[in-house]
Amino acid sequence: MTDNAHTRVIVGMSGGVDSSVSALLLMQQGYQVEGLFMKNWEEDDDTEYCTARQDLADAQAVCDRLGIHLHKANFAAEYWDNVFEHFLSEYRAGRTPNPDILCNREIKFRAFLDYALELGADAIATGHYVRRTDRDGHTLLLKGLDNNKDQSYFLHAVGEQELSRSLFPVGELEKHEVRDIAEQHQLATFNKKDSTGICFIGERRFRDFLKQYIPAQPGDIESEDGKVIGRHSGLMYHTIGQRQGLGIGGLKNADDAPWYVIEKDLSRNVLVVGQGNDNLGLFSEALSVDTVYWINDDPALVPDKLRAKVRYRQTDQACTLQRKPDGGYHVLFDEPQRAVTPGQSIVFYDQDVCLGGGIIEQRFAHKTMISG
Ligand SMILES: Nc1ncnc2c1ncn2[C@@H]1O[C@H](COP(=O)(O)OP(=O)(O)OP(=O)(O)O)[C@@H](O)[C@H]1O
Repeated sequence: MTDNAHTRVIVGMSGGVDSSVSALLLMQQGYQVEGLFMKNWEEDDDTEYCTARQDLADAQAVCDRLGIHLHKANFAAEYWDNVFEHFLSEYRAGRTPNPDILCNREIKFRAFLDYALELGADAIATGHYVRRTDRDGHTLLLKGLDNNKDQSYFLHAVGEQELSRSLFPVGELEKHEVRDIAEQHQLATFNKKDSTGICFIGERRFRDFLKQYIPAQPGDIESEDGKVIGRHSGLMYHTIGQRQGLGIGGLKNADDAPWYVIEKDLSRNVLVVGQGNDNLGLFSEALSVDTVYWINDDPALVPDKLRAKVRYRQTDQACTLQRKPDGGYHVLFDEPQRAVTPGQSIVFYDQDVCLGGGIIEQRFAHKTMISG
């Protein structure tokens, strides 16, 4: 308690319930607590998509209720350079990126942490559902206790040093407990809806948003045997495993099996589709990753046999790691995985310890396609 009383923590206040309760819990634990609201996207606050103004008002209301100061910072330039440019270049390359992972590494646990340290803070805190523990001189990232809310997938690219200066007060709780605590303490955000989607896109149509930045190039839709069966309005609008929105629903076969995207052929600007949810073209036995961020920066300690998620909200899958001569890895799954998507991240786990992860480069239908 005495230590906590001398520890100054700045909590990232998003105007949501998780960060509100994080601030409250830290105060109850005796820390010196302040809040910080970040603006990461420049937009006219009055557009129907932008919730920033309301979010700031909610963050302020909670800080007023708790009697703590709320700092405000604008990281829109950092966000644009270090997150958004990458997001666009990935889409241009026909891949499906996840900007939230980069936002955590570059903004929440870099720009925000640096800013907080400059303000003289000892640590930062966020409302992420993850836990942290110290073991054998290392800081480890653990899954949140609420399996349904665990956000370690999105934090796998944050380094050990940054994690060692971060607190995650709600990681030990279930979401319903967080809402109950907020209500008991009359925090205005207690019943606020969870934020969904990518912050800068908000509720607007994804296609309209992307079109402002990348010109769409219409092309053919082909079946696996190379027959042209329709037109797409741009490969960037489609992702592996996608079923809806292909506009070829009328072309069902006798079994009425729906079509799924199984490949994006960038060189020919062709979308390849196959029929049926269990179409073999949707499955991969292996994949490659060029760069893996190991949280604890010591690949020697990483077991060959571990578990991984190729998307958020997937049960961990058993796999084996093989180092490639060029420094990256091949990942071989015990069971074939559906809709492995280049540009998305694979995140590795040893039980509930999140080890790190990387961006999926290539997927392989069969393990035998991996040379070496
Ligand atoms: N604009 C922001 N300003 C300050 N901190 C933020 C902001 N956006 C997110 N954060 C921090 O990152 C955490 C996770 O953000 P995420 O977007 O996943 O929100 P969430 O899980 O809905 O949490 P919350 O209920 O607190 O909004 C938040 O709990 C908060 O600590």
